[in-house]
Amino acid sequence: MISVTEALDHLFALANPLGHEEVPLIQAAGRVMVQPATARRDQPPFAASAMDGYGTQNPHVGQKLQVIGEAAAGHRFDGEIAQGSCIRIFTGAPVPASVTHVTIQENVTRVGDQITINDIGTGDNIRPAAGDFGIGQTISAPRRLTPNDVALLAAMNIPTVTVARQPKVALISTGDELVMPGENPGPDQIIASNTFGLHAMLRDLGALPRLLPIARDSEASLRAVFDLIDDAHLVITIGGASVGDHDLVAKVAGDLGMDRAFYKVAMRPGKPLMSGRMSDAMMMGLPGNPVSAMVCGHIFVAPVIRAMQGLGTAPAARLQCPLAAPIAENGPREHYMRAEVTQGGLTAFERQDSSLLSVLGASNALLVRPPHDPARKTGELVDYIPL
Ligand SMILES: Nc1nc2c(c(=O)[nH]1)N[C@H]1C(S)=C(S)[C@@H](COP(=O)(O)OP(=O)(O)OC[C@H]3O[C@@H](n4cnc5c(N)ncnc54)[C@H](O)[C@@H]3O)O[C@H]1N2
Ligand code: MOO
Repeated sequence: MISVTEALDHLFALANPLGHEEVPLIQAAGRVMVQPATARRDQPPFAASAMDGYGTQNPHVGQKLQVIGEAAAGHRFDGEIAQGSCIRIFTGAPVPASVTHVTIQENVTRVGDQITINDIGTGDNIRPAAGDFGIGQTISAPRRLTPNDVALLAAMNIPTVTVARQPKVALISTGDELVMPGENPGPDQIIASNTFGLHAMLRDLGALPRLLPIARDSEASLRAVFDLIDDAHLVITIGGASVGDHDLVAKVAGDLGMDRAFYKVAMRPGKPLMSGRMSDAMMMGLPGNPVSAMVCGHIFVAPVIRAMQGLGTAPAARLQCPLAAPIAENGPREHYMRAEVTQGGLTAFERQDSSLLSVLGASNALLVRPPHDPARKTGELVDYIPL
């Protein structure tokens, strides 16, 4: 058995970045921008009013001013404001050079075309030109574009973005016992859950997952489903990875020419993980136990998908937190314990069986225990992966 770190090294060696493509900005959210973006203009491109009010020159309380014009968003006032005059101005309007202050309308009394200043308030209510960003300012890459990034790119007048290609992932559940959610299971059957959990995870990661039909526990059925892989960059099988008579994934993948990089990792859950290359696609065989499959998703699939999108080769990010309750010593495998982080610290759930999706669902952290980690007391600092 190899360590989690060794397994990740093998996986990163198999996970080639997929290149890039140009997409319209409207389709860019969630994609990985691969080249820095550069602002094509200043924002705001002119000194702009931050408030609705009156554009004045060094105003003082009690001063009376004549309103001689108006500036609105999209419509500048072209004249000069001399002593004794002002303009009506609205939020977003260009502020003429001769205006030093936007006096908010709540602070003036207006009668006809004359205002009286009752209060100056704080600040000049003028946003300087390029106060947000200037021409040439960049957004660094690579980065997964958030809605905030998209807004900034739009403001920078960038209509298309160069993004990493999305990994196409074929997901294959294996097992005679499985039916799809919504179907009528027979007395010995259960619902396929892992493919749905992993599908959701892959979408979150910016991949293009595709559920293939459930492969039954026969070589012929597995082969038939492997035949549908098409142009997937990554094939993920779930189940059939262990040592039982019906665990056929390694055998069939091997017969189909999979060049196996490793099989079995010293971790809990997730031990019977395998990976390799099958012609053009990378293959990952995940264990069938539902929590094992999802934990392998967080620990292995997510870093692989990030690497394929050019986000580098890094393991799942860890944080630290003090324990809120003691934990017993760990065995020989790295343990990813389902746990809950609260303000009071981190608590591992009592029940850690790898079939318990309800426990995983209640967890917001995986407490990471190195192999042979000794018993730990309340208050000791431990590593965890936020979920
Ligand atoms: N003699 C041994 N038995 C087992 C070992 C071992 O070392 N020696 N390892 C155990 C560990 S650890 C795991 S993890 C499992 C992994 O087994 P498989 O990958 O072969 O998975 P299956 O046997 O096909 O299924 C296990 C379990 O998970 C359910 N399952 C499978 N696929 C799905 C799915 N898509 N959605 C929901 N549930 C699924 C399946 O019904 C089984 O209950 O092996 C242990 N055994
Ligand atoms: O490794 Mo299994 O994934 O412990 O349940």
